[in-house]
Amino acid sequence: MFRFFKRKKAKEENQASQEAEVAQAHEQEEPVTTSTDTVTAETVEESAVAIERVETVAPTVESSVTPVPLEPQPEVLVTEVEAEAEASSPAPVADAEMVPSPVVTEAAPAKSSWMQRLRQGLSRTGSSIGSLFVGVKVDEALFEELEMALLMADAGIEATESLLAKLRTKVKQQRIEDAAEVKEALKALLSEHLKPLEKDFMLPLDGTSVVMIAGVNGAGKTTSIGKLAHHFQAAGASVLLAAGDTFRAAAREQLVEWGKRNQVAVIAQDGGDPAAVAFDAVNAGKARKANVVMVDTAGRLPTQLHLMEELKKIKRVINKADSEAPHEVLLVVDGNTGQNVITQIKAFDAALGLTGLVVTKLDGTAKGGTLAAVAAGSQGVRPIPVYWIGVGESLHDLQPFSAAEFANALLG
Ligand SMILES: Nc1nc2c(ncn2[C@@H]2O[C@H](COP(=O)(O)OP(=O)(O)OP(=O)(O)O)[C@@H](O)[C@H]2O)c(=O)[nH]1
Repeated sequence: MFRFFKRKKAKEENQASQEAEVAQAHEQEEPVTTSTDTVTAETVEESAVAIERVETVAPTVESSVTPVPLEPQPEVLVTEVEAEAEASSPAPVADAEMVPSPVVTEAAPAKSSWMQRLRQGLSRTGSSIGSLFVGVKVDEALFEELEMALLMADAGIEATESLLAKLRTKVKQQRIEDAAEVKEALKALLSEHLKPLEKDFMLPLDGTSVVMIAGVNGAGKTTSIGKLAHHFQAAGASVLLAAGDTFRAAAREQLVEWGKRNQVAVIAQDGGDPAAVAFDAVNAGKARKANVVMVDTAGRLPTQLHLMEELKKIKRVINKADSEAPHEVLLVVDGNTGQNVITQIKAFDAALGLTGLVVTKLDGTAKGGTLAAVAAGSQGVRPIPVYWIGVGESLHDLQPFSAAEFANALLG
């Protein structure tokens, strides 16, 4: 799950690594010359005031309302941005909509149900690995089959070789002769191998944590933000969302819809500069003392260099609004992508200095071994923590990553 922490302590703990990450990202940036980056305190004031003004006209929702009233829905207002505003952004989001935030009272499903989904999804990988252990002798042929199966599951050469070397040693040392025991031994080794990717997501008790979310098109960014908003809010954190995908109206509407569903505020503009939306959202979040502001961004390929530059700019502008933000930069990757995930992580990490991953769509993948490749630092990738995994499309289908559970589900 995630844990709250006192900002001061976290600052001390994380300051060095955050500075290094930001410095790393900034090293690659051009000097800031656009007017977008010249933000005045006046703009900040206007932003906060504008939000307060809209908030007063939003429908009042009583705290801990059960069930959440669905009709009539609070109207979502999206700012009309004039052409020239785009050139001189960030402009304050004057008509950003505000939706009150009672806790969603949807009951969480039992843990077994999402584990089942994970198992079912990964069984596409697992059935090919798990079935190898049925009715066979423990001999060289088994290790060769295992090697092939791990490579086919996109575990990568480094992880495959390392895991099998350790497995051979263990089998020899412990004189294991039963194939089912070899499977258990491999599970334990895989769990240990994935352990460095397991990390709790931390939210401050005081102050506002800004989380920037990036990824290629269709990876599941917006859906994951919606699910995270639900998780955070259910745990008592106040949430604000920024619809930073200003290119696709549908993407913005999708986030607004998630906002309505979770009853959280969404800052959105109709077109314009995504950095401006992010800037306004950070200021609004601070003004409202939100625990977390999540900034969605448009999907892009790492090869679209101008769009990668735009991401860097969004991060810089967020940092103008709060010199310690973004506190987290998450990359959302589609678990079906296989080895290409490595390429994505490397490119987005180089551009942004990632702090964590969200791996989606593990409910239907044959590429479940990819995380082993990430943990092994395959192709020079940094083993970035996996905070969450997505195992379906509903609100509860985003779960914290557990190395042991993942290894269990993968090997059946
Ligand atoms: N099965 C499954 N589907 C998912 C999961 N996460 C997201 N999806 C689906 O993936 C599709 C794309 O999700 P989005 O959240 O729109 O992806 P995005 O990255 O925001 O997309 P762009 O804005 O186009 O870049 C949607 O149909 C989601 O319902 C998951 O964990 N499992």
